[in-house]
Amino acid sequence: MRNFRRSVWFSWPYRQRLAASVFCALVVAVLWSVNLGAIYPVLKLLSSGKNLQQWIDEEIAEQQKLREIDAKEVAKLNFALATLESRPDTPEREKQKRSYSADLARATDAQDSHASWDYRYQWLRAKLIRHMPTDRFETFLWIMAAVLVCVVVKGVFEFFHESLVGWVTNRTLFDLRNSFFRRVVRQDVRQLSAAGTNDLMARFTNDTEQVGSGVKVLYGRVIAEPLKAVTCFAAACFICWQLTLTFVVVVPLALYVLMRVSKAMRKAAKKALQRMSAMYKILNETFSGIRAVKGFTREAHERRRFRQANYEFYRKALRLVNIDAFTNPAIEVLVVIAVGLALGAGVYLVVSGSMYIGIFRMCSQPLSFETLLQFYVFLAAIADPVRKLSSVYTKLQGAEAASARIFELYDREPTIRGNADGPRLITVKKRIEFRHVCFAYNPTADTPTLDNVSLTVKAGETVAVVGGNGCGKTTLLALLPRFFDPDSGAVLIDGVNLRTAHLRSLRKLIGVVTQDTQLFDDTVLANIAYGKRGATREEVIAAAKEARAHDFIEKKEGGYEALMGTAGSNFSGGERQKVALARAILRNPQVLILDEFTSAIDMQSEVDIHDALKQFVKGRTTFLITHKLHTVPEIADRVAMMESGRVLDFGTHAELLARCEPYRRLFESVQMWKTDAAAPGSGTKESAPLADARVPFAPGSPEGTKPPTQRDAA
Ligand SMILES: Nc1ncnc2c1ncn2[C@@H]1O[C@H](COP(=O)(O)OP(=O)(O)OP(=O)(O)O)[C@@H](O)[C@H]1O
Repeated sequence: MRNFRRSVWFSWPYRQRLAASVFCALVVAVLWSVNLGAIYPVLKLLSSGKNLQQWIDEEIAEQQKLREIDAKEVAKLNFALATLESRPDTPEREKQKRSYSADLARATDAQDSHASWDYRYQWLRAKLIRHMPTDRFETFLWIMAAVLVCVVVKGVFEFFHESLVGWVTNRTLFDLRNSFFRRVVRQDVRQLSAAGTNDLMARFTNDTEQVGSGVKVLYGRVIAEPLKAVTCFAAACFICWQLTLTFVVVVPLALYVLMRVSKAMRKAAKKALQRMSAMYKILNETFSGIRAVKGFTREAHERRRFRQANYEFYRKALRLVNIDAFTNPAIEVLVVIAVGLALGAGVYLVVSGSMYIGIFRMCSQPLSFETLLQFYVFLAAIADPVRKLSSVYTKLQGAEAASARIFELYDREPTIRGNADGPRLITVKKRIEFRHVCFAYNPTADTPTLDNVSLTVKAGETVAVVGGNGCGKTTLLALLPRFFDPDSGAVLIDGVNLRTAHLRSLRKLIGVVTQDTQLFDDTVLANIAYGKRGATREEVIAAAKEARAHDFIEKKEGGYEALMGTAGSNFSGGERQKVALARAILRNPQVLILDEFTSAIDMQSEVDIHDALKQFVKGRTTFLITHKLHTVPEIADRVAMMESGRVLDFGTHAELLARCEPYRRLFESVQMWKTDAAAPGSGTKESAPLADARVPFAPGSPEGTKPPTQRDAA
């Protein structure tokens, strides 16, 4: 239960409310046993034919009579012992002395007990029965009225108990979720992608819910039920503690059963939670990729996948149910054995009229039938909370399993540290350098994702990073904002190793626009303003204009207040990319990383955006990952050609065309495709990158042969 204890620890700030809830539970428990105790006077009224005053007077007289008998017995035994003392010291005398001493102890005991009962009855008469009516039926009505008042008061305290427990539980969950989120969001991209979104979601929702039910049960039933059992136990002890002890004999056996059950329960709960996570995964994949599912008519496949996952969960859940179902009867059998033992002993005492079972003295006076019945009621009342507690155990085990899953992630320390005391990066003055960088997503893989990459980019330069799919372009640039750290080698800005730099200052330097736009289900305004804390509406609009997004936003119903939908789903792919670009522009970063950011943008907009970008990238160091090689000569000062995780060549477009065979091939393949696409009847579409008449750069044109940009020429 170590993990669940940690979850419970989140309630510590609310201990005062918790203490108040315990107090309420205590009042409820006391009133509960008081109500049960009303059975005894009612039975007495019915069976004895006397009113309560007569009954108590008789009881007091009886106790006093017994005390007198005991006193005489004690005096007699004392005298006998004194007489023995005067006799010669023989073994016979010693034997008799021992026997008299034992009798004397018993008689003194009985005398004390009768004195105590005498005192209790006197107290009861003075405090309570004196005020009761003498008529028997009226007395019964009084008792019923008192029970009713107790029930109402108990109900009020029950309400406060439940309400306080609910408050503390939800507050605990609130703090746990916040703290969990804070810890998880600090973790590295690598750690988070290893965990997977669906699993994270399951841990934040289903698992915290499970912890919540555990916490609720702990502060609710685990406190209230034992308190009820304890008050009834105390009442049963008050009647006859020796008989009550026979009831307790079964406790070690019950504990053993609970221990075994708990172990099985914990295991089963963990497995059920894992299956639930798997189900979340399928749900998320299916509904977030619903177009693919429907487009490829894979509904049946998804249905089968879901059914399988659902079945696995159902099996694990069934196991949980079975263990749970076993606990209740097992505990009930044990409780019945315990009650049976105590009751059997009690019945023997009533039937035989004796106070002994064998050599054991079980009570200080013979048990009456009414007393035994009241005793039984209290025992049954202990059994009820115990039975309820058995199901609590399964909930707590579920909460332990869920807590274990939560703290497994919670405790994971980020490998990429914030370096609060590291050098702050305010600007890029000289250069950004990748120095012998090696990196692998999978450390055991034969070939690393990045293999000894060295690249030095001057401040203010625009560098296009090109190469085939999967050659490591995105990975290389992900090292810059430290989404990952290189396994060996270093990335440096103006000679400062990024591993040692102040992380937040580094990330504030950088603006990233990716193909996967990563927008939020909020207004357009909020999505763009996400790029800069405290951005004004005017700044947002200016950034949108620069990203060529203003016009379509204005046309949209609601304008800047229009909702983007989940992941920007209310907007087209190109519109999303423009909003993402506006967000990066608003950030006004020193270093701009554009990762295929125009992949979904139409040719006209692309041309416009490139025009705008030419202005925007001035004075910034820009990395541009693109497969649209025709844009390279126009925007980029230099080109890094990558292949299989290595930088094959680095230079101007013209230099690479002249000396880098793979680059030339790649470039020419784009030109060939462009020529085909432009041919009459080729079914040219606007989305084809080279089909538009306003291609920024076309080979064969005068621009194709001259150095592509002014900066390059410079
Ligand atoms: N999270 C990841 N876990 C494991 N492998 C990954 C991960 N991300 C990328 N890879 C692998 O690393 C290699 C480089 O990926 P990267 O995304 O950097 O390529 P890229 O050059 O940007 O490709 P593309 O042009 O297709 O976007 C690929 O082989 C890819 O499969």
